[in-house]
Amino acid sequence: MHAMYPGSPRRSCVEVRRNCSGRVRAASEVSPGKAASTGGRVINKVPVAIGMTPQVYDYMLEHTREPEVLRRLREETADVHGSHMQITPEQGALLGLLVELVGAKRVVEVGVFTGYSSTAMALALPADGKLVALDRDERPVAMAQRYWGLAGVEERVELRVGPAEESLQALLERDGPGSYDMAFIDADKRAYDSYYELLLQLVRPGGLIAIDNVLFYGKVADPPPGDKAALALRDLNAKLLADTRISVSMVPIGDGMTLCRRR
Ligand SMILES: C[S@@+](CC[C@H](N)C(=O)[O-])C[C@H]1O[C@@H](n2cnc3c(N)ncnc32)[C@H](O)[C@@H]1O
Repeated sequence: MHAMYPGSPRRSCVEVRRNCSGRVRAASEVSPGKAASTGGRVINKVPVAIGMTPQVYDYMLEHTREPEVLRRLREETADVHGSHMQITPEQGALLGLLVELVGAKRVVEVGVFTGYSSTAMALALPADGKLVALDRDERPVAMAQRYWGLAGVEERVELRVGPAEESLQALLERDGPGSYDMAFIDADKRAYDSYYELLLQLVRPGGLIAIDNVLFYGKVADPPPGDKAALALRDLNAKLLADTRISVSMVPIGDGMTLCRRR
């Protein structure tokens, strides 16, 4: 059963700020030191990857459907180490919509953390849909499992704990090429290209691969020397631009999300 959307969150930018990766976090947690590393604007001392005023972001949050269970998950995650890694509410809404648009029944996620994106996508799946959730860290994933239960989607989610590359290889062997409709990559940045190549095999023609953090604090435009993650994402962005195996669009939402439709 799909969860009800209770209406939009009404949270002010005074309470909810976006860090430079576009994640929502409490204002008190925002480190002001990253301003120089973004190519974007600084709003209320918060470096934001895309040009966005506090008023406009407030307005967007107020017009973003966030199910109650996801709001609770976001608030609980705010106290977890690494909370900045969570996707934003508007990204969750987009991922859910994409599941519906693709007509996805089988989805793979690389990078679960406490479960915001997996829950958002699982809620949008049909009752017989399946989301395979990959992460190597059991601790945050325990919270994700709890929220899959609270959201009533636990039967739609298969968790595989371990290095994602190995898990993707195992899925290829078990399920075969073209056996998934959609994938979301949100894990260790330097391995994104490997995940992308494996997912291009796993996802069917016409299927979708969404890739998070493609703007990476704005650093992809001018990677600081030695920032291997920024350089890896910059290389991946260049590769995707020229990759004739996909149709592609880089969407300035959150920390940047590229949508790749396999041709
Ligand atoms: C950015 S967080 C995911 C955030 C999540 N999508 C959300 O909405 O909250 C990245 C996750 O990737 C996981 N991760 C990092 N490297 C990994 C690897 N090599 N294999 C599997 N998971 C990995 C981390 O444990 C972490 O939970």
